[in-house]
Amino acid sequence: MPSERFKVRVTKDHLTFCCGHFISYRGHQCERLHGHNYRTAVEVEGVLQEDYYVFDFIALKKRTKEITDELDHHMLLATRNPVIAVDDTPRCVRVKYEDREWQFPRGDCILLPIENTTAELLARYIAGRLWESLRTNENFTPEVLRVEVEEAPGQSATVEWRA
Ligand SMILES: Nc1nc2c(c(=O)[nH]1)N=C([C@H](O)[C@H](O)COP(=O)(O)OP(=O)(O)OP(=O)(O)O)CN2
Repeated sequence: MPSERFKVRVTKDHLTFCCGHFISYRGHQCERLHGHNYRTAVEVEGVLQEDYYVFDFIALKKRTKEITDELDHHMLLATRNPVIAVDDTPRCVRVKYEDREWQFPRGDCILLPIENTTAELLARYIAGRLWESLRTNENFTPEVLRVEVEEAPGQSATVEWRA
């Protein structure tokens, strides 16, 4: 009997997050502020469980949506960027790149412990949060977890985590 593996995948219109962002690129340049309707797709691989599924779609959507909802309708800021400085204060977040400065209400921002708000690092951030959520809330560790973040139709980045 050949060995078999199963994969489940969820991607839904409600697993989206609409956010402002800008990234640095080529080491020292910085985009203008703009936004995306990001869309997330999640895959898990493994063996069939006693209910004959790898993992319940419903729980996978719920745990993913908890994370994408946190991000939705916020300005995403990377706190570890080497050229974009982020000063977090109780009322506002001040952001500086060379002679350009932005100021946002604190509640409008999500500060992420990443180097840049690229689709790649947003996918890695979501994967880390989801891995932990599945472990603690669902007692489930996938053999493989893939998170894809689509910035716009036709351009996306995917990260893969293995147990
Ligand atoms: N590998 C990656 N490349 C780029 C990323 C990224 O996250 N990962 N991000 C950007 C920018 O943030 C930018 O928002 C995308 O730029 P662009 O492709 O020009 O966006 P458009 O939607 O305007 O694309 P069109 O195809 O021209 O409509 C850049 N690169």
